[in-house]
Amino acid sequence: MTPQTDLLITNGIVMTMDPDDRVIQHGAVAVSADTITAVGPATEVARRPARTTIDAAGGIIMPGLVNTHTHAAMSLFRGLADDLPLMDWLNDHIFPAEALLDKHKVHAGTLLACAEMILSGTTCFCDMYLFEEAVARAARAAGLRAVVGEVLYDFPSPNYGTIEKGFDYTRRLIDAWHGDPLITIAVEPHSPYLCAPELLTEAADIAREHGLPLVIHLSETRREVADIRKRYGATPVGHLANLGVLGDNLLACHCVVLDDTDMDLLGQHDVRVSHNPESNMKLASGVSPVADLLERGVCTGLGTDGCSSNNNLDLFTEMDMAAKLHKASRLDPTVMNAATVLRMATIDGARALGLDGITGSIETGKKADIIVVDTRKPHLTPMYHPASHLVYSVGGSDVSATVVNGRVLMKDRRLMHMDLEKIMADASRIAETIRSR
Ligand SMILES: CSC[C@H]1O[C@@H](n2cnc3c(O)ncnc32)[C@H](O)[C@@H]1O
Ligand SMILES: [Zn+2]
Repeated sequence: MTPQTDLLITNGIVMTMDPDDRVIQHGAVAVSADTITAVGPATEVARRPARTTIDAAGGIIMPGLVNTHTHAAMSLFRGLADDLPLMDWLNDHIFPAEALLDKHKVHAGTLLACAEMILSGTTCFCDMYLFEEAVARAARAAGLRAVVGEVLYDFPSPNYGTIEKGFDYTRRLIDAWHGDPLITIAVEPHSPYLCAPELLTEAADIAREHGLPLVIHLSETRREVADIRKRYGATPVGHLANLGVLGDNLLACHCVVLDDTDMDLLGQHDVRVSHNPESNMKLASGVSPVADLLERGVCTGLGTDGCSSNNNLDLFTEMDMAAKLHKASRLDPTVMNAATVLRMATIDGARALGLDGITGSIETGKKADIIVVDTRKPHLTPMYHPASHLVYSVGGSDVSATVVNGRVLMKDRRLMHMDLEKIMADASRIAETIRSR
C-alpha cells in the first residue's frame, strides 16, 4: 500500500545526485514522515494527495548541502580578527575569546549558525568545538542533522579541564545521543600539533570501539608540517599512519600541505577529506591538492570551517570558490568541474561523514533532506545547465525552502521554528562581553 504523503515538493527540476546522476526536468518528490517515498515526473508523483505541498515554481529541487567542517559557534567571532595567519589568529585572538565561552554562549552561537545554514540550504553539518552537548542541543532544536564532537587537546579545556575528563565527556556524549535521529557523535582530536600521540591513539580507539567518525585538522599549514617533522620525524599524515590512526572513519580537515606519499596513504587507507577552500585562502594556508586526491579516489567533501575564517557558512559560495581556485592554481579550466563540486557539497560530503545511507541524495528510502532553489531571478535567467548555476551563480539567499528529516525548517525565506530576532539579539549581547574584554 502507498503510504500517506505528508509533504510533496513539486514542479521543479529534480537534481537527484543519485548514482545515475538522474535529473528529472519536471519532477516531484513525495515524503512520508521523515522518508522520501517517491521521486519522479510530477505527472506521476504529484498525483497523490499530500498534507503539505511546496511548489518549486520551475526552480531546482535538490539534496540539502552537507558542510563537512564547521565550528558553528564561531559565528560569535565573525569579523573579530581578520587578515592574519592561522597561528597568530588563533593564539592572539581566537583562543583568548574562546576562554570567555560557556555552554550558554556556545548554544546561542550555534543557534545563530544554524539559522544561517538553514537559510542558505545546508541541512547537515559536522562540528568540532567546546561544549558540544550545547551544540547538539542547538542543532536538534533547530532541526538540523549534525555530526558533533568535543574538541580534544593536550592543554586544559575551558569545558572539561584535563584530557582524561575530555575522554569522559566524549563517552557521555556517545551514550546520551545514541540512536538520535539527527545527531551523530564523533571523536575529535584537534590536530597532531595540539595532541600527543597517546591522545590520538586513544581517540582512535574510542571511535573504532563505537563505530563513530574520527575528525581532525590535518596538514593545514607548512608550519604544522615543519613542526610535526621536527617532533616526530614524519609528515602529519605519516605520523598518523605510524600511530595506526588512518582509516575509513577518519575525516581529515584541510589537507593543504601534502606530498605524493601522504596522498597515497590517504587513498590506501580510504581516509575522507574535508576541503575548506575559503578558510585556506583567508588564512593564506595554501591550496589543497584536491584534484590529485580525487584522482586517487579519495572521498572529499566541502566545508566552510568556522565562519570567522571564511566569513560565512554559505556552501554555495564555497562551491564557487572551490571550482575556481583549483582552475587558477593549476592553470587548467577543466579541473573541478561543476558536477564534481556539486557532488562534493552533497553526496560525497555525506559519504565523508558516513551518512550517505541516509542523506546527500534524493532517493526513495533516504531521509528527506531537501532544498528548493528559486531560479526566477535575473542572475539565474536563462538556465542552460542547472549544475552550472548551482556552482557558479546561485547564492545561499536563492534557497526558498529547506527540509530536514521531512520537516520544513524554512519556506519563502522564513524560518518556521526559530525566533530569529531573539537569536540575533542574544548573539549581539554576547558580542558586547567579547568586545569589552
Ligand atoms: C575548540 S574546537 C576547534 C578549535 O580549533 C580552532 N580553529 C578554528 N579554525 C581552525 C583552523 O582552521 N585550524 C585550526 N584550528 C582552528 C577553533 O578556534 C577552536 O579553538
Ligand atoms: Zn577548523
